[in-house]
Amino acid sequence: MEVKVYQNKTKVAEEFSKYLIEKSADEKAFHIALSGGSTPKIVFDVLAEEFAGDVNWRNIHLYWGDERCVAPDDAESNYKMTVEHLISKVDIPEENIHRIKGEADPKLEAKRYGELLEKELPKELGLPQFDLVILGMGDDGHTASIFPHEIELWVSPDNCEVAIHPESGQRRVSLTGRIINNAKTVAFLVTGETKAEKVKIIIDREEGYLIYPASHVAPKTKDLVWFLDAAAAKLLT
Ligand SMILES: O=C1O[C@H](COP(=O)(O)O)[C@@H](O)[C@H](O)[C@H]1O
Repeated sequence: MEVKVYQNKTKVAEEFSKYLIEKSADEKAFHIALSGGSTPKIVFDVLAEEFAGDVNWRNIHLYWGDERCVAPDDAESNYKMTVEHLISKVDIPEENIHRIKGEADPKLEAKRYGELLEKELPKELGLPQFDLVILGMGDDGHTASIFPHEIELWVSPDNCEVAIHPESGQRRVSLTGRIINNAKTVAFLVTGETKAEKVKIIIDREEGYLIYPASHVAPKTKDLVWFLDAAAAKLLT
């Protein structure tokens, strides 16, 4: 595991953009699972506004690590956020965008998206393999939409599951551990002081760390990078 700490969110966004450009440079098709949440928003802005010319968008295929079960124009939609902050600003072919349909029946959509991954992604060890999975981490240690109260979904035998937000009860469709940990590379983008406590417990493997879904992220390739700002990293030793 590599832990990269930067001064602030903007610096995280700039350095992650350069990292993405380097990773995707040689590939024919480069398959990325995107995250929702607060940090990707600024990362997408910086990527689209400062680095768009350095990315070969024809080779980039966008998928999502999780989606809220809402319409694609709902303020809660991860897809809508990505359209506003990234997709609408860059020249990416429409056929390279593979969204989770938040408006569909959740169970059927989890099944459909799992099958789509089987069809579209190259396979490694018999499972679909992303080139890069981008993850956020909630203040409660959740990642994608696998929350601590449903940690069993992490080890699901399926590619996607329907999860339930612990407070709002909102349903989500989420990738599961077998797909996330089969990726070539996994990058966490985590910023802000509210994340500091869980960042420390998970990275330093402190007592009880396994109750947090983010602690189960361990790609078989061992290529795991945490991009943190100083606030999120402030308790790390
Ligand atoms: O609900 C979600 O939250 C996490 C973390 O988001 P943040 O706003 O606390 O950074 C995110 O990774 C996930 O995609 C999203 O649906």
